Amino acid sequence: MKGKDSLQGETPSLAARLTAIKRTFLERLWGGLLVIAGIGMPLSVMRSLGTGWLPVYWLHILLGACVLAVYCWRKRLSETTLSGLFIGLCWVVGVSGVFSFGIAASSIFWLVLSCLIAGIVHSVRITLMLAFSLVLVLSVAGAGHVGGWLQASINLERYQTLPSAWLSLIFVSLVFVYFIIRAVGAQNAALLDLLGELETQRQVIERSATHDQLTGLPSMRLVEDRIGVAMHQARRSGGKLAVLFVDLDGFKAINDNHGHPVGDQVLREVAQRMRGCLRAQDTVARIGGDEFLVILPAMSELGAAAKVAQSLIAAVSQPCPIEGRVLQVGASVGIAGFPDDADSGAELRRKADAAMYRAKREGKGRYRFFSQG
Ligand SMILES: Nc1nc2c(ncn2[C@@H]2O[C@H](COP(=O)(O)OP(=O)(O)OP(=O)(O)O)[C@@H](O)[C@H]2O)c(=O)[nH]1
Repeated sequence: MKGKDSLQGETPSLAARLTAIKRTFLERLWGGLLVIAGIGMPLSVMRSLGTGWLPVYWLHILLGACVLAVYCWRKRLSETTLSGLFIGLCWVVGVSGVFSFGIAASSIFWLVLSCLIAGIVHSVRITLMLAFSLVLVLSVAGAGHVGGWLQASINLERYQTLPSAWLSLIFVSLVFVYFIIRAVGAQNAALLDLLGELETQRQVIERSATHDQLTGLPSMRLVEDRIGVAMHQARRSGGKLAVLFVDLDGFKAINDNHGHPVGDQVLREVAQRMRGCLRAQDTVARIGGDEFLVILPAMSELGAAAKVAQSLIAAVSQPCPIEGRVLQVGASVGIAGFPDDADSGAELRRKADAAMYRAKREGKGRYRFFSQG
């Protein structure tokens, strides 16, 4: 059975994208650990020259080998395993350091780091649990060192003057800060990309809800809004609004003789020509197969709509050169006005439609005003 992602085509789901972002983040952190292990292990051996060989150095070597193994297998491990192993490793280093060296243990920062990573990759609940465990470990180790039943396993004074101990600390801090900055930076950049894509998709969806996909013209949904706004303006200014119902003549024959794709090209061409006949504040919308609605707001008199209808008919009737053929359609136009003929958008459309049918009946390729008779 196909997975959910493959069913949705080539675009991965949002959850899959977020998982991929987390994975990149964790892989970068493991990359940092690998560098630390690769250079930190020789530094541990160098430290043993000053402190004598301590069990904790065996641990470092063992952890180094684990880091290498996880890094090599990282592509096969899930995000949860990668983060779980990372947090586990931080705790082994941190707890062993705190119990071995007490307050002098620089490895405390691994414990703090584990909380930080859990906060980025997991939930607040897991982060709080780790933070609580951190306080518990420090309390037990503190009580042990203060109470004397835990002893630092080395001569701390000697240890703190060891150049290799300080070199390790400086090196680990530098490498980790670098890799964390890179990992967080990559995560932020990926999230920003994702947000940008979501915004673009939102705009596309919003546009396809209000615009016709074939011609790019406003669709019926936007028409209702535009007529409403134009009527409101006309009421306030005492002006008029004209609605023109345009239906193409002879369009079916284009589809029948040349095919639907050619018909689509004719519709696109016609839409462009109509847009070219109008003022900026006018609207032309595609409301059906070969039906368009033109809204002319802020008219001083309805008669002026006749001129627009004439220029629309003339523009539409010009021959269309498409794919080496010269095709031709015509247009019939019905006109209704506000407030003369109707006082609602639906009524205006209905009456402009009725006037258009009269234009068709009376021979096509002409315009008619709505009249009661
Ligand atoms: N190419 C194409 N054709 C469409 C689309 N939507 C509807 N149509 C076709 O448009 C035609 C409209 O039919 P009519 O209005 O009866 O065609 P007509 O030849 O203009 O008829 P009159 O209006 O009487 O002149 C039908 O054949 C529909 O299949 C579309 O998106 N693309």
